[in-house]
Amino acid sequence: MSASGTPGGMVRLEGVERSYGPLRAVDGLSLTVERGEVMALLGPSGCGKTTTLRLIAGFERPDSGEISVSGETVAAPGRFVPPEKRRIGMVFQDYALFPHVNVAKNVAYGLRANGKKARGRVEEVLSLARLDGLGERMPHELSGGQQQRVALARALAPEPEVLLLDEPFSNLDAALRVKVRREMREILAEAGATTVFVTHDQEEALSLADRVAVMFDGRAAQVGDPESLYHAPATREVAAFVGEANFLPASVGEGVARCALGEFPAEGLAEGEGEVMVRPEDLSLVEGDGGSPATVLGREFFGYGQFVKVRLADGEVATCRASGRLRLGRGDRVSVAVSGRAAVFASPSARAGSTLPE
Ligand SMILES: Nc1ncnc2c1ncn2[C@@H]1O[C@H](COP(=O)(O)OP(=O)(O)OP(=O)(O)O)[C@@H](O)[C@H]1O
Repeated sequence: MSASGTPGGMVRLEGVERSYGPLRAVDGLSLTVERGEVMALLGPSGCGKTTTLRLIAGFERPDSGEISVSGETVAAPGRFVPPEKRRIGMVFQDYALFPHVNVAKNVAYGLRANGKKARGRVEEVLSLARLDGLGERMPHELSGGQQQRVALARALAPEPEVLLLDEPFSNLDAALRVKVRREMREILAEAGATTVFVTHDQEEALSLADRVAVMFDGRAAQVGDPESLYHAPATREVAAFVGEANFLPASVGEGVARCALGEFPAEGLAEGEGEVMVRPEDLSLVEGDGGSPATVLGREFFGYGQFVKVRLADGEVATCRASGRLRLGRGDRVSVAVSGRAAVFASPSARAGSTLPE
């Protein structure tokens, strides 16, 4: 990686737009990725994540706006640096390995150094990607996780300034994903690579990225570290997309929001209808009368915990996360209290949101 300073970020998008016919796939996107940072682009299908990655790589040209990589403008009105000149490594969703050459040759592809130096770098990067001793294997002789690491090693071999990963775990089964995710995190940290990866899986984004950009309709709705996105979502849409959430109807007035679980500060919100958002793990089932009365509707047990669905006094349904040891059945009377954070959002017509501290 280059040691030069990069004021303004390692990757910078400023008001970038890209349309396909009448469809605005990327709609005025501004985003900065710092050196060495792992940034996730998270959002539902069709929100423009892959198009953003392709714009950074140079496989697409923006209709307007500017993109810079390591301080150099690579796309702007009247300027376009082609992909091979951007010092960017890309790992495609299907890995795109060359099937007829072995792992070492796959990794050596793209290295412009002389044979000896290239061999040294191939070994170095195979070791970085936990592929020691597998250089002679053919791609079809590898597991899915190993194939992914070959693609990663190939992208890292020429020491790119920036690494781009498109849905890096989508080809792996659920059991393998968590393991591969951990390995990937370690490899990226060791490589010190500035990384942008695309995913529609919130758990993947929160667990792997230093910061996450949540995208809807070609725009970044919120960019932040995983904790603040999860606990202090800027909008209802972000709250709903980034994890499980209860939304309870509330009436807002005099700086508070009143819902079936009590009153919550709602400074700055206009009087009228609103919603209180509480994550299931911030709702506790408490003994006696310590909370609001509720009736158990059902539960979903997953070993180390369970989701308990309850009906509150006003008829609203909420989900609480409880210890897996708690034995509850349908119809049981319980008491529910907010034990963590809550956020209050205005009704969709008013749209401004306010997030409350713990
Ligand atoms: N080459 C193209 N021609 C026409 N429309 C396109 C093209 N590429 C993307 N689109 C459209 O642009 C929008 C954004 O696509 P994009 O692939 O960036 O979304 P995404 O967030 O990556 O979605 P997914 O998670 O499904 O891959 C979609 O509506 C898509 O159909």
